[in-house]
Amino acid sequence: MLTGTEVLTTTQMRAIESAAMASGKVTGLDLMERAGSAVAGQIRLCWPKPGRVTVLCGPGNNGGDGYVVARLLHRAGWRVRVLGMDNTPGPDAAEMKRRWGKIGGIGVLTVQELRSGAKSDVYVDAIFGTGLTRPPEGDVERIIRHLGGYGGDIGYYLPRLVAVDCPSGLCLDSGVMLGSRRGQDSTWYKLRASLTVAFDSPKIGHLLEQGPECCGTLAIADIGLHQQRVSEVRIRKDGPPVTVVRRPYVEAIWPPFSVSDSRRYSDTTERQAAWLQKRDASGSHKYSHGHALVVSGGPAKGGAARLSARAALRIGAGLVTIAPHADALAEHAGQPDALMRRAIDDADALRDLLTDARINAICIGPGCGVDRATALLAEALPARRPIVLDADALTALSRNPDLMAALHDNCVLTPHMGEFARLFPDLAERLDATPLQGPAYSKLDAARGAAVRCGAVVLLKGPDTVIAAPDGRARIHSALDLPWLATAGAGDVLAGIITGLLARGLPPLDAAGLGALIHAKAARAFGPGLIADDLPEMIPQILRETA
Ligand SMILES: NC(=O)C1=CN([C@@H]2O[C@H](COP(=O)(O)OP(=O)(O)OC[C@H]3O[C@@H](n4cnc5c(N)ncnc54)[C@H](O)[C@@H]3O)[C@@H](O)[C@H]2O)[C@@H](O)CC1
Ligand SMILES: [K+]
Repeated sequence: MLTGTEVLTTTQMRAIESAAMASGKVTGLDLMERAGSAVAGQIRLCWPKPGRVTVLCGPGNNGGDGYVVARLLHRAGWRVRVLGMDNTPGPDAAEMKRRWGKIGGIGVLTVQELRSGAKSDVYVDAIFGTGLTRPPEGDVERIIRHLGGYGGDIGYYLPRLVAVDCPSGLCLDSGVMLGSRRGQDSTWYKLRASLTVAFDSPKIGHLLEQGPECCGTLAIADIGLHQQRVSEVRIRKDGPPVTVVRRPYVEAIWPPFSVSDSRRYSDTTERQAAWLQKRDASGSHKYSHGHALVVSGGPAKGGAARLSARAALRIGAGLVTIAPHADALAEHAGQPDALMRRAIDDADALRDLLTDARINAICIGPGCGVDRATALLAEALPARRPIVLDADALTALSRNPDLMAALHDNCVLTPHMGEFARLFPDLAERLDATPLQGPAYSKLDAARGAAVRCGAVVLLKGPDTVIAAPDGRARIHSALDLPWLATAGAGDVLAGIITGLLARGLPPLDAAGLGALIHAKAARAFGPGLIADDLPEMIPQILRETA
């Protein structure tokens, strides 16, 4: 299966940093120097000619990183102005502040001060990072609004805003700006950095909701912490006990960011690519690639299921059977000829069909009709075969607690947000609430909660797709660059791709994760103007390129 990038919560990041320091191999000051140096380095890569820079330093270690950035850019010939807070930070940040103090002054962190003097070419936001716990207020809130261009008569938009770890105000556990309502008025605090430099690994909030838009280009800098996760953590005898929170982990499927350590961010190995392309010698018979059953509906409803079936064929299922109501069988007589047809009128007919043990994956929902889905699910779920539930099958689930109770760990549910809210109204409600405290409840929390509750893999669709398994493993797939993927039938194709991968033998979480990736790659390769019918036809190209 494709491997991606480990994504951390802020708690996990802190635990890893603490473990690194407790190991005695590195100090907090070293880490801060490396972090600040990574940010200064990225700024110099983006804008090689030294110019004017204003560095805004907050009260904690994020501010400490800012003082390092200021010192290193000054050394590189930049004209540096620093605005900071009159507080006593922790020892590392205090030391970095002192070192900067030997070079230059520190103005007060207010909008008035920011606006006085010459404009800068680059502004560095080092106000809050992973330590944010509540919405910014007072002077800091005004600065953040100002930086975001939302300062009314005092606001102007800053095109070259570089964020240290994250734009201040962004909750790195959820991707929401604390204090801003999700949805319509979420622009209230929306800082848009052109570049965000984060450390070691992306955090959940970089990839979800407002995170990607607010962070701009995301660069992940290696600050030398990866040993803390691949080797056992050794604690100094006199050091404090440290727990590294590692499992269950979250993975980004396709890193939408640049990284400074490519060894840890592999996309696919040769063996995995060979499997995907059917180049491995392990099965040359059509049945060795599985038999997918795509349940369809009544008359004039067959298009959605046909999209699913076509996608299942293209992704490489050995055989695909489409199963409409008998009244609709004739509608499916056209292309593709590779598709097999078999009428199923009721649960008994489905039971007959499922006596063929070679049918090893089922897709139910697209164009199925809610009543039909309800009846057929009651038969299909106890069979415990890998099954994708989409569209009408999700509506059927939301109306029938018995069906919900019959779900199992070979099921993949693919709801969009509206369907998710019908299935798990309490989780959706929590997700909808205005986040006033960090860590805020996230889409990842919601998908995980749903997966645990129903005992199945849940793929919560959106530009930021979250996929969660009942055992806590999760994947995030951001496809924010693909607005044209929001087109009728695209979800049916996704359901078909996942079904095909299940038929080929991938476990449900992997099938859902790889399915989301291939679906997005197909849309990206086609480009604007895409209709759902184009997606299955792009799959061969994606498979050829996967090497
Ligand atoms: N811990 C480490 O070893 C490292 C941390 N680094 C930096 O340290 C940052 C985290 O530092 P901190 O934990 O000090 O936290 P921050 O610097 O993000 O925040 C500072 C403090 O502000 C307070 N605060 C939170 N929300 C507030 C609000 N709305 N208004 C006013 N005050 C608020 C909190 O008490 C918090 O501790 C990371 O984002 C990263 O930039 C890097 O230097 C790398 C190494
Ligand atoms: K920041």
